[in-house]
Amino acid sequence: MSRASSAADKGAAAIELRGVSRSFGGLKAVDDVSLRIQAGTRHVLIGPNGAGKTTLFALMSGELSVSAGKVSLFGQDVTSWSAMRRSRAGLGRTYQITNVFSGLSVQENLVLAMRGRGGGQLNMLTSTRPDAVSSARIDELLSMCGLKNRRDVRAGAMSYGEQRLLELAISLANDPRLLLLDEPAAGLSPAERGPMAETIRRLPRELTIVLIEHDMELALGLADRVSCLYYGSLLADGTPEEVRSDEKVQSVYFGTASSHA
Ligand SMILES: Nc1ncnc2c1ncn2[C@@H]1O[C@H](COP(=O)(O)OP(=O)(O)OP(=O)(O)O)[C@@H](O)[C@H]1O
Repeated sequence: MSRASSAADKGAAAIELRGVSRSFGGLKAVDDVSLRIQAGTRHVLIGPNGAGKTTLFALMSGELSVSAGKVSLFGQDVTSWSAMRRSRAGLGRTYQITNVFSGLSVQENLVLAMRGRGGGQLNMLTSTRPDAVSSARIDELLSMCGLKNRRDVRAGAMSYGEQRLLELAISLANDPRLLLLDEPAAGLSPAERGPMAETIRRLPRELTIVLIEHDMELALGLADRVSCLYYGSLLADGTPEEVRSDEKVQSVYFGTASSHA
């Protein structure tokens, strides 16, 4: 039995959505979704463009409020909590678009990430030199994300693939317990996808990861569990094998016309 499944057997949920909906005007972007993501698992969200994946992430992280339903984080009802409060409770996330300070070095980006989310105000005028503790943590993060020799390089001078890895390192800077990764391989060349997938695969198993990914091979290769969204609703939820072979998923996502959703 894998460590992930033994964690799952304990039944502790990292995040749980109960009957969650979100409307934009007349459009139900997320429609009555209930989803329980067990602590220690790697859970991938798939679904066609516009299915509601990013909106669901924003409802988990607190960047958007729910129109209906409840969100719990590590057993606590956080439905009314701000994104900052959820972040302090251990939720980290990345975005589809790279979000690094391109004029700053890798180290400076990480120092700001640690300060910004450590409870203090993010202040660009304060020193971006790390103290000894932060310096050791930066070593760890760089090693974890395959950027060991890039510490003093300006972020904007690195390849796009390395910038995405830096973004991952930034999201890990404050030791999240639950990490939401929004298409970490988006825009990467086939040669850059491998290192990204490998880096995610090697992240500590106790870190719960929810991942949105369009690259099926990468997604299903990383996943313990998969959920497929379609027009805001949960179409299927299960192991990669179960979801891959689900007729409804094949019909709407993989493009076979063998069945209707
Ligand atoms: N702020 C917003 N205002 C209005 N409509 C929105 C807003 N955000 C998302 N939507 C709509 O909600 C639906 C779901 O969008 P969402 O971005 O969550 O889908 P997605 O599955 O992440 O898509 P993609 O794979 O293309 O990123 C879409 O129809 C989108 O146009």
